[in-house]
Amino acid sequence: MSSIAAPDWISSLPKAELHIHLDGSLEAGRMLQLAQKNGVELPYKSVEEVAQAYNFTDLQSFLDLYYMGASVLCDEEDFYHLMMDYLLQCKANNIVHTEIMIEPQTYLPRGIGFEVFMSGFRRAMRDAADQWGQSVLLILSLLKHTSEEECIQVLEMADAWRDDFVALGMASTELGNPPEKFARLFELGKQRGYELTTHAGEEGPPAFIWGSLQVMNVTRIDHGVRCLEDPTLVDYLREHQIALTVCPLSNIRLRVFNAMADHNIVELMQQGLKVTINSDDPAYFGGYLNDNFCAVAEQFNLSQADVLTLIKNGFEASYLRNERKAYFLEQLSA
Ligand SMILES: Nc1ncnc2[nH]cnc12
Ligand SMILES: [Zn+2]
Repeated sequence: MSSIAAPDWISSLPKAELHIHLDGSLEAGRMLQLAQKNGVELPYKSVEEVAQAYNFTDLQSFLDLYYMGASVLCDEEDFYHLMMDYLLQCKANNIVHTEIMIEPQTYLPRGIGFEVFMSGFRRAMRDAADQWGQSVLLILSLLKHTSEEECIQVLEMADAWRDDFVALGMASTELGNPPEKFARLFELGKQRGYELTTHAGEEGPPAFIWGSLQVMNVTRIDHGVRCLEDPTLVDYLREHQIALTVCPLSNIRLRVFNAMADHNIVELMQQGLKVTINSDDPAYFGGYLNDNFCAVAEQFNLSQADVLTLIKNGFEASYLRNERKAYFLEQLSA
């Protein structure tokens, strides 16, 4: 399932990751361990059975297993491990800066409050910062399949944790949940000073990318690969240098494209768009960030200059303060 190991020259470059769902980094071994510890019933008994089940036909078929997987997370220590497991992958992949989507609506309905998961996340982030200087920003990611009213309630709950989140984002089921559904939510997010991003144009049409830009006022688009169907939209994205957080292995596993050879990432780059590479849900899609870079570089025979551009785009499109961006970009050219 995993792609070929990334060549050393890609692995060794410092990178930023801008599109990662923390629950999507829950590895099968950890999931089974926590299920046993917390007495949660899962339809799998082994890592092999989990791997067999991860045979997705579209986004929804993945989301059903993804939310079931996250149901094993219960206490502060579980959330510590979830975060720490991913941050250790950051260290291994040379991801020096990461922007992680946290999805409270996956935990809140089970009576798990912000204080429980945020305590575990904060503790792991502190340990990783102390031990190897890991840079992390968190994105408050709300779920499109829920009502705007529910999302607003969660946004209000997050007021007490406002300093922990740099941005407001949205994920989950795209089809049937157009950007207009969340106009008020994003207006409230903007008033609170969040950076704004959302998933759009993964399965949904270019109109959903337009709506995300014009109604939700986002400045970054998660996925966005369907933008090529609308040349006027491509012009707009280029002119405003709206970054796309593209997730190549995810797109293949969720059948947005049939095979890596059919992926449009090279065309997106040739169109002058600000493309970044990310892993989305690495435990489910067979690879962390280096695997994603490698899969694309191999398939399209990318030059070192192309790979460097993709990596630079990651830092430039990040929500880091300008001095921190400059610091990381300098490290890259050293
Ligand atoms: N690829 C994806 N698209 C939408 N929602 C998601 N949640 C986790 N992964 C996702
Ligand atoms: Zn995603």
